Amino acid sequence: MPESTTLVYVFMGMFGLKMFIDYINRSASRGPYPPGPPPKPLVGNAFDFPTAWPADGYIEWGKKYNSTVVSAEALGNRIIVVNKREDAIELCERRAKLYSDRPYIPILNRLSISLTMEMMYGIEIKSADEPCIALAHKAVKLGTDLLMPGGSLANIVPVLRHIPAWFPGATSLRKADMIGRMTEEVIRIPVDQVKANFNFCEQEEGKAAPSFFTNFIEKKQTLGASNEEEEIIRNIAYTVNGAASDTTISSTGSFFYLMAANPDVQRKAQEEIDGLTGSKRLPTLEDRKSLPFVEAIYREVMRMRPPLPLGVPHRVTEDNYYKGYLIPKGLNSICDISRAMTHDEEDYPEPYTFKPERFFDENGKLIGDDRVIAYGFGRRICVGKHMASSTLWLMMASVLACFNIVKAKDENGNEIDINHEIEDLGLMQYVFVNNFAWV
Ligand code: HEM
Repeated sequence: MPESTTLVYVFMGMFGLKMFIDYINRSASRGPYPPGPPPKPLVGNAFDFPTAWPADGYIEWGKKYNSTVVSAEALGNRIIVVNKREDAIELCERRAKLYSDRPYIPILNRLSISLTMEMMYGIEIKSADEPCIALAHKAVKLGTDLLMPGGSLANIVPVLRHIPAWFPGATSLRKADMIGRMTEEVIRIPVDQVKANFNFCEQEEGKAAPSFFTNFIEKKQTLGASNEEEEIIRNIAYTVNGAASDTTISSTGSFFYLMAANPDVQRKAQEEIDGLTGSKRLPTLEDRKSLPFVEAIYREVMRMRPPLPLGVPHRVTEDNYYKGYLIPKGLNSICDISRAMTHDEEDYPEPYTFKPERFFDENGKLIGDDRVIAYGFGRRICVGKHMASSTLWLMMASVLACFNIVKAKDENGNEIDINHEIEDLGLMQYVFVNNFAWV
């Protein structure tokens, strides 16, 4: 064997040994980590992550290991799941400096459908069949499951993403590949449309509808901008568009379902609105303070069905200790918003009952705590929460002022029972499709 090859082997052997010793030292001196399922040799907890109902699965872990913060690990990648609102506030808000990064989610980092097309691109969507909306719907359907740690093994063990999509058994990678291609199209179509509109308006001396993206194109033409800058703007428009539309649609669906399922609540809100407007006009945002029961419905819808049941993971940027447990740098922290926090019996007695009254004190006054946990925590809290809150409140008040949401009828005129089995799947939940109607 040539001397140089021997040297390479010796060097590699020493390097491997050093890594092994470092690993043993780290394992011996670090920790303890928050409790969780016992790891198996080599794969750790790779096969323990709950996939069907993750939000419920993580509560079970909490109960089983008697801790509100639980953790699991697969091949060196650890996550913590925060099951209590107080813990989320302590970690994501008081320690915001350490808990505000975002993880790289290997399997899928962009997906969306579109409602905010106008705001981002100045494009008015006339039908849900328009190509980029229909494509985005498909991508969301395919992709939501893959987004969470248990959705694909490659989210837990990033190295697996290097396996080619054609490899037998790599179903989630094939899905991700397909979603990636759909996403490219969903980004391209509105951008091309904005550019075409822009050129047309220039020729006709008209004005393209103002939007985030058209503003950029205007500036690019006058001040210049690089292709990289354009790509960044394109991706921001796409991300905000997606973050805003999926969640708002999900909450709208939940509102319709909960109104159809709770006609007494609906009636009470309608009486409140009619008492203020005299049924002569639509409620406006200025009326919000004068309609506390509608406000309580908004809070209760967001409590019962947060569109993102597990929020969006935050990445920890420095080692730190919490309740005696090590939370290491690089770990992804997930808040179980839905089941563990907004359905916490201590904070919300009878958590599975739709009860807007819970937001009133014994004197019938709306309680001051208007924090909606569904928008997340800390520096990464939803940047669109004020817009979402106004949009959703106005939608709820306007629909209640004009319509009764009732059970749908079959072709013989018989009411179709609401399927309460349909559980809160967050973004995947468009419950209004079959179960009820507005009249
Ligand atoms: C029902 C409505 C909505 C809900 C429940 C919701 C919820 C969330 C949640 C849970 C997060 C992650 C927070 C965290 O990491 O702790 C988030 C992030 C985000 N939301 Fe919303 N959202 C809604 C509507 C909107 C709207 C209308 C917009 C834009 C106009 C928007 C833009 C964003 C953006 C850009 C992020 C990423 C922020 C970041 O990474 O720093 N969202 N949202």
